[in-house]
Amino acid sequence: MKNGGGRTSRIRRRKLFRSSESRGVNESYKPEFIELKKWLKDRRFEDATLIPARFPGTGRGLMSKTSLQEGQTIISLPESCLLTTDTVIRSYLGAYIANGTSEIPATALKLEKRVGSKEVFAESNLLQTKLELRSPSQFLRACGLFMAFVLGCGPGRRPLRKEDPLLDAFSEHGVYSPLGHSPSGSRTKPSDVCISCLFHILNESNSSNLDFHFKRWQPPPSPLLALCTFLVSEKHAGDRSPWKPYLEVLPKAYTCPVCLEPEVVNLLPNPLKTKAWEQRSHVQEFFSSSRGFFSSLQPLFSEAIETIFSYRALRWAWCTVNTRAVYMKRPPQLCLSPEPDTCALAPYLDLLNHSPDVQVKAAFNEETRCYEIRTATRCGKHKEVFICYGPHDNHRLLLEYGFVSVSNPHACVYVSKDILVKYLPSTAKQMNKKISILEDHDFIENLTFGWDGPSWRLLTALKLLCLEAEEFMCWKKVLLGEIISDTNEKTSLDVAQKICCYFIEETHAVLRKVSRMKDEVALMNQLTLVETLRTEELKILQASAKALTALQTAFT
Ligand SMILES: C[S@@+](CC[C@H](N)C(=O)[O-])C[C@H]1O[C@@H](n2cnc3c(N)ncnc32)[C@H](O)[C@@H]1O
Repeated sequence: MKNGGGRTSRIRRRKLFRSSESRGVNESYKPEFIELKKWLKDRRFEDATLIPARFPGTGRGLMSKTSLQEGQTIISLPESCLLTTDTVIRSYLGAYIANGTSEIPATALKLEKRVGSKEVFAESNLLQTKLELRSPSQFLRACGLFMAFVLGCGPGRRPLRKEDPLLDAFSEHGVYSPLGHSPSGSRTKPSDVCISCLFHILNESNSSNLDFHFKRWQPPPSPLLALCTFLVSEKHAGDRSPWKPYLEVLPKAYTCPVCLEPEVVNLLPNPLKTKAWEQRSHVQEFFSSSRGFFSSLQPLFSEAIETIFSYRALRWAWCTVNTRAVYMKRPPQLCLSPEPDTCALAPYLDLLNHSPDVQVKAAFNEETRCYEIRTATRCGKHKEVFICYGPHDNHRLLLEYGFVSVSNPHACVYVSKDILVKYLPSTAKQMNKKISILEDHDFIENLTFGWDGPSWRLLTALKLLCLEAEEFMCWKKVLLGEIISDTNEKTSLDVAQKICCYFIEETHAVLRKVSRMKDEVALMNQLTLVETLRTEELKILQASAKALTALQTAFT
């Protein structure tokens, strides 16, 4: 048939529509991705499997160039591309964090000692051996740290000029100077440049007045603070940052609850609302407790430190790490606080979106020294490639990643203690005792409605709360899942249905409010997020109400 009016062509059209909907729009031509690819190539990563693309349901993600088979490695990112606490400690920030135990700061310590005596600089060619530096690049890093001290700590500090050849030399060896540089095309050997520049500094300033003391901050920063500080500082460096191609593809704003406007947070379901406020206080506290450390970094910057390390900047960095870092356990570093060091930023790999329906294996391979992701789920050519961030419900996804997954099998609606009690029959007895039994046996949290109806935990809690006075001694049996009486079964189902109806009404009311606010307030993204969450919850509640009606009919 040619005209396309029949059943077969309707099906064909639906299929075509579906496939064009799930097919992403290639974004690899965009300048930011071209730059990122170059940057990755310089770090020995080239990808023949995936390309950046934009998808209708999930936004920006990665698309397969060919079909992917179970067990196939979809990405293998070399260690040199990863941003970890090692990156931070090896950078110009290292001197402000390290306590002399790690390699480079230890080298710098030796530098520090000898600089005071001048003796070392008398024999420039001896410098490298005297300081036991193993390679020119290590030497340059030490010089980088030295520069930071000179520029930051000494009364005789000498500002670096932009065309200073030392800066080229640093940059050539991957040492980033916070003052930045413009390539001058110098052909001098980096180590010569370094040595002569150190001489120069010493000659120009009165070295005996120089105060080369480390300005290490106590207590030591946490691994998270180290990563966030580096992100903020590099972002501030703009064009001068060697991480620029990565920073350019990072989101400018996030939708984690800490970034939501208060009127939007208030539209979230109750238990999530509480966690959202807790997240805000946590990040505010993270900021206030880090301000001392930030001010210790002032010598590295010409602008006032508060303007660089503002609350907004730290919140952006916190969200970047929280929503994008991969899990990579690293040995504790003595110069950082003892919190687990488990986050690594993995450029490009972090463009992979989440799906609860796929299975992947992801880990750092000690042999290949690459962070590898292997898929256990096939993926068609030109389809979005997903990984699974974990079996998270929508509250957790929103809290930690700032999005909601549609038709998420792990999604549920939480029932709090207050709501449980509110809908119990007014004749219910021994309520305080029953509640404390539930609390003692960990049956007061995680009571939910899901796609299949009320959870076993919710029904068990309700059955215990609905026990008649003469049944009360059977409470242990209830917790073990035994049926006590038809009355008890029926009453608890009735209460579950009432709670479910209450939630359905409440959700409808919030959805109406969101729709009104969408007309009035310029918070479209944030309101759409709440709308998606509430719409998913409505679907769950309607499915639960149906399941409950079926169960109730067994007792009528
Ligand atoms: C690791 S990044 C993935 C790449 C990201 N989409 C991007 O454009 O940079 C994680 C973030 O992607 C978004 N995301 C991941 N999976 C998603 C999904 N299934 N639907 C919508 N957004 C998703 C969320 O904003 C999340 O915080």
